[in-house]
Amino acid sequence: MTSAKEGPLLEVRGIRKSFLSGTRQVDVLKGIEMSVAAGRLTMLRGRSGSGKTTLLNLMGGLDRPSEGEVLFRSRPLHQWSDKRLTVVRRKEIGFIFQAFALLPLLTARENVELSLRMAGVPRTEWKERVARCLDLVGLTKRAFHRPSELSGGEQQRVAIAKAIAHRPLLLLADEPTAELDSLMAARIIAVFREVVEAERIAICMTTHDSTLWGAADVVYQMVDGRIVPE
Ligand SMILES: Nc1ncnc2c1ncn2[C@@H]1O[C@H](COP(=O)(O)OP(=O)(O)OP(=O)(O)O)[C@@H](O)[C@H]1O
Repeated sequence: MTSAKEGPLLEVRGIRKSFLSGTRQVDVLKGIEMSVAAGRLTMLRGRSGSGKTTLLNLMGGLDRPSEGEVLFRSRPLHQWSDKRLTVVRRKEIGFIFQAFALLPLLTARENVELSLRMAGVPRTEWKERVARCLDLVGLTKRAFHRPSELSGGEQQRVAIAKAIAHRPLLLLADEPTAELDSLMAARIIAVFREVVEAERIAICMTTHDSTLWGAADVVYQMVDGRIVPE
């Protein structure tokens, strides 16, 4: 659990982000303040183009802000070198994107194993951890299937297992249910709740699906590059 003393896992302070589109400057994020608490499910809601993906990318160090700070465990992630960010992303932050990031030639269990290998987890721990993660997402019976032999929802659940296998502190998910039907979307969110509660991993996800917001511990609403009250 996060105590007040511990502070938030991730803090976004006064973030602005602008892009150059030809000669024109586009201001996408216009002063964002938000935080993600350890072991909580946080959702960013907002219309297409409101800046959710841009913000999530900054939170994971995939891009840098034009102004402001991103503090990960009270440390300035936005100032770190690419090399340091790569290490942090391999070990402490997991990602799930809309397009399922699975390697097509590997089975579900091999895909999950890969993130343990990348994070430098000792080989002796792989078998148990892979089994635990596939069990958590309800796919023990599909362990030896390749992605092409799985449904979209099943592939997304393997992607979740892969993203949490190395026990990151934070999981960032960009529209993880966008390509799924409503039943499967609800199932993915149930898996997220299980991950938050059983593994104490913080999850921050974007979604414009109003049926999912009720499952969050905290919801931030984004409108045109700003966070506005619910
Ligand atoms: N690299 C870039 N260069 C120029 N403009 C960009 C760039 N990245 C994003 N934008 C613009 O920033 C705005 C916000 O994009 P973003 O993808 O963050 O929105 P979003 O809320 O995630 O939308 P969606 O729900 O459709 O994914 C859009 O108008 C987009 O065109």
